[in-house]
Amino acid sequence: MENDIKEVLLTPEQITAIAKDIGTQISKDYKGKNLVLLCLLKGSICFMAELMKYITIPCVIDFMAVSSYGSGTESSGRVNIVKDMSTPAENMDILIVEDIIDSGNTLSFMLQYFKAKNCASVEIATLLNKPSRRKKEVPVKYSGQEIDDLFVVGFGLDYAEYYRNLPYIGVLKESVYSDTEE
Ligand SMILES: O=P(O)(O)OC[C@H]1O[C@H](OP(=O)(O)OP(=O)(O)O)[C@H](O)[C@@H]1O
Ligand SMILES: Nc1nc2[nH]cnc2c(=O)[nH]1
Repeated sequence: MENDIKEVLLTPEQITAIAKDIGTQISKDYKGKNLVLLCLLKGSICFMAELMKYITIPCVIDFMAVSSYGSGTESSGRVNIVKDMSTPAENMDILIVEDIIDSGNTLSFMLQYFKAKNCASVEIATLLNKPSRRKKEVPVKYSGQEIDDLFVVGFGLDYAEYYRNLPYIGVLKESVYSDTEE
């Protein structure tokens, strides 16, 4: 698995520092609010687990699964809900926890989805952000690290469902996926 990685972009220590910064900010911004940390499965599980350790105010956690990538490296543009959250969203301050924003298709769909739900607020926290790839603009309240147009894996992020268990964010060698994609 390690042999398929061209470069480490974020070490475990750098990821922890980002989670601490964002967690501290969230703890200030959401004091006295009805915070729901909403983890978008599957990619965000590691960032969610790291981030919540540094949130010092009461909150509930929940999970949704949406998917638009199939098994490759390009978004299909069609977002499907695979699993909905179980907490009623009405009057809650929803903070969507994301691993990466690329085209913006996933989060644009999520914001649209919550428009009809009468939430108190809906915001986004992401570990990684690829602004150069954006097709749909989304407002990002907390952004960890901006990265170039590279396909990254690890710390929850996959290629064809593998590599999620790497403890760091790394760039996948092109040779790993160029043979299988057009
Ligand atoms: O901005 P976008 O172009 O929409 O890309 C970002 C989304 O793509 C990945 O999810 P994916 O659909 O691959 O599912 P996963 O989290 O289960 O890996 C990632 O976890 C983000 O949710
Ligand atoms: N694993 C992974 N999933 C993504 N979804 C959107 N961009 C990426 C990326 O760079 N890596």
